[in-house]
Amino acid sequence: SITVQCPHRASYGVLPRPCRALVLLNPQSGAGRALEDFQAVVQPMLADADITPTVFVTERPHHAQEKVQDEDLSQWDVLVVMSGDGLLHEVLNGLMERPDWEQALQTPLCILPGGSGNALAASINYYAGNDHVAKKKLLTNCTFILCKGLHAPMDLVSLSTASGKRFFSFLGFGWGFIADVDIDSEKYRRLGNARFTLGTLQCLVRLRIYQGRLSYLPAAAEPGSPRDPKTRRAAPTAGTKALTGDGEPPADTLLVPLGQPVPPHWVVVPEEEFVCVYAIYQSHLGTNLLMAPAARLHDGCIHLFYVRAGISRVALLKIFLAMGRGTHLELNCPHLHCVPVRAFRLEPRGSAGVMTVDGEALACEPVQGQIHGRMCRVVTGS
Ligand SMILES: Nc1ncnc2c1ncn2[C@@H]1O[C@H](COP(=O)(O)OP(=O)(O)OP(=O)(O)O)[C@@H](O)[C@H]1O
Repeated sequence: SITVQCPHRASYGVLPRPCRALVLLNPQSGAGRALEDFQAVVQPMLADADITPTVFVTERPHHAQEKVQDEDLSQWDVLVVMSGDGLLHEVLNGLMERPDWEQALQTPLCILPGGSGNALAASINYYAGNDHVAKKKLLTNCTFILCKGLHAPMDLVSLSTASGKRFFSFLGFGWGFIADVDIDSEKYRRLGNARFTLGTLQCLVRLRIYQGRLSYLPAAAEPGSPRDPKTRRAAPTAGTKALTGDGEPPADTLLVPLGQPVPPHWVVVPEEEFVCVYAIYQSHLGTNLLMAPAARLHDGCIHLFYVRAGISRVALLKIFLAMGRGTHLELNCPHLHCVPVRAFRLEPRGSAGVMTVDGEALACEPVQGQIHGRMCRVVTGS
């Protein structure tokens, strides 16, 4: 694979031809048509592009994770995930469990939308400058992007919980309204993306308030940040790769243990009642939700959104409707906040409710996370 260093330090590469692709496919994802869609839409396009797929059909949760944990990756030029975001989350965390994770993460990953939550696929389609599309058209666009074969670095976020769990996440962490919609609507998975519309309406009816403390390290305030004009020429930021080189997972250099107070240069949100907290690192929260229009694959930022309690149902509905076009921030709703950050901590009061990582459920407990810039590679159109 050819890699080109470009002026702003993002190294782009191109998949070799012929290209050997391992396709991890969840036949149960979304409306349950991933395998048929792969055969009908993807396979003919890959054949024309000299990409040879080997399909691994997952049979159960964690199957893909186990597969990539001890796979000989030298056999593959790209790992393709044809599913929702949940399967890519598994693949990523499987790769991170390998002693050679640094090397393993250099194998480009590619997402082809086959699930009901296809946020990364929608984000990549948006970064490529394509029109907003869904379903088969989104699949065709993403397959075309794979056929072209350009790959670029992507940021990941390391999340740690009070009970000692650690995850690597490529999309987002949520608590409150959006997390509830995501998990409550799983039973409507067969509806595809429409499950989120139905779930949103249901959660609006019984709007709940979530209590807890939210703290963050603003992107602009971090010493050495490229956004900090005083330190523009400083050494690489603490939020970028903290590589160990010894097989140990990367260290979270911006975080202090959850039992200790956050460092003094962090911001602690004064209000402690929220409708929703969502930390997103890509543009799209779902196919039809452009939550962070400014986000890019490797912008080094977590886009932290939170909605304070006190918002009316109508105002919240307006935010979600505007998010379809990414114009929700233009509503200037006083309850909606958006801050670019490098790290955050959320300490919920009590353990009721649910949290999500890349759309997958997590028990509610104190969590903190930080960005790790350009840690893996994904196939992208721009
Ligand atoms: N054969 C299988 N049967 C059931 N579950 C599976 C199978 N293969 C993988 N899974 C699990 O299904 C979960 C959801 O898959 P995925 O996210 O890819 O699809 P989805 O329909 O978009 O669902 P969601 O949006 O709820 O995450 C994955 O986390 C994975 O653990």
